[in-house]
Amino acid sequence: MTVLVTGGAGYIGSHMVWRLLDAGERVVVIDSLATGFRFAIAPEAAAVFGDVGDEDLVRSTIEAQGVDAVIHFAGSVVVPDSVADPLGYYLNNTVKSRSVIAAAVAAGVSHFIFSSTAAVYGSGGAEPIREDAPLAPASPYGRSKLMTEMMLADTAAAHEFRYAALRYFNVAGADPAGRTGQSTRGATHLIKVAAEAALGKRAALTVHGSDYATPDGTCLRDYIHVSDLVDAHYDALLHLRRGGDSLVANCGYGHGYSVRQVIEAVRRVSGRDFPVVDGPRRPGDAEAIVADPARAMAVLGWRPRRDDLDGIVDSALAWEDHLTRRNFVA
Ligand SMILES: NC(=O)c1ccc[n+]([C@@H]2O[C@H](COP(=O)([O-])OP(=O)(O)OC[C@H]3O[C@@H](n4cnc5c(N)ncnc54)[C@H](O)[C@@H]3O)[C@@H](O)[C@H]2O)c1
Ligand SMILES: O=c1ccn([C@@H]2O[C@H](COP(=O)(O)OP(=O)(O)O[C@H]3O[C@H](CO)[C@H](O)[C@H](O)[C@H]3O)[C@@H](O)[C@H]2O)c(=O)[nH]1
Repeated sequence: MTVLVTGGAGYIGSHMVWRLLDAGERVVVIDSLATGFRFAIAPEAAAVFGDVGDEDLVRSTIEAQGVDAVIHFAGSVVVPDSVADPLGYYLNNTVKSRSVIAAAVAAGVSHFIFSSTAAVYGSGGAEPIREDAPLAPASPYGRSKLMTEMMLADTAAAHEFRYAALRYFNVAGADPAGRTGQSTRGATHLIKVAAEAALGKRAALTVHGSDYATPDGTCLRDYIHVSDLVDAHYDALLHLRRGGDSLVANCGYGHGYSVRQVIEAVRRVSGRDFPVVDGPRRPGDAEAIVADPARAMAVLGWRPRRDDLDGIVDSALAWEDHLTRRNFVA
């Protein structure tokens, strides 16, 4: 049996590929390299370079490689970009996800894991949010993912098809073994940006809004280590393979940190100061969003092992340092 990982050259997908290989699975990646990197794909994985919107390519890859499960990461990930280019986000995240789902159904693959997001909730406040909370995405990005969740539910009702839609909170950090990390060019994610600033790759970090109704005025997020996140996917894969029902599950730790707390953690762990300037709010940002992870723990048996902001930051800094030594230009 082989697992198809779409977006396996990207940040989270490349960690998933290593997690699957570590468990003795065979893996095939489809990636367009739009934001991913050839070097990020573990050498033991088969790789097909193409667009997941090409349904025939996805189907023929599934059939040629004997795929029994699809883990679908390929997509566009930057919330403010989705505000500026909603149709681009609906195309890449919604329309092309439809192609991947259709190819899976046509090829008889009945196990599907999808990268959903906390952005489907909109702003949840500082209290942990459950999966049955009202869905009110604050951005086209969140809506593009919510529509895919809806397609999955309808497909599962009509076909021999079960899925796990995992709603990631804020993914950060890097493989503790140093095999992969976040290499995204022009990154916008807070911990990545702060790590770049700490290593002198950016002149300054801008805080996007300090007038929110939070303790220090900056947004609250639930930062999850990427290794814990890919563990949840592996747990979901085993759940589906043993006949478990489709589910939607949060992936986060249940507590939030403000933008300023994250900046302090990066300063503390790196031992380096860097300039921080206050800027205006960023379009599409939710004020606060924190996961209630009880369902993933109860149904999937997920046990996070790296719930430690300083540890997350430390692994992100180590990967950033690795990129510097490779002369990788961000
Ligand atoms: N990073 C986060 O905090 C976060 C949070 C919630 C959800 N997600 C979701 O997780 C998934 C992976 O995110 P990431 O942070 O690893 O981003 P990423 O940009 O590093 O990875 C996305 C990968 O998909 C590929 N890709 C994009 N469009 C494609 C297409 N049409 N055909 C083939 N390949 C394509 C890119 O080349 C890249 O390798 C995304 O679906 C994203 O929405 C990420
Ligand atoms: O230079 C920066 C970068 C970020 N931020 C702030 O830091 C917080 C986190 O921002 P990120 O860009 O790191 O992450 P988002 O919360 O916007 O989005 C991420 O998490 C979401 C789920 O919560 C989505 O799934 C999405 O794919 C993923 O990019 C936000 O308040 C943002 O305004 C800054 O102040 N300065």
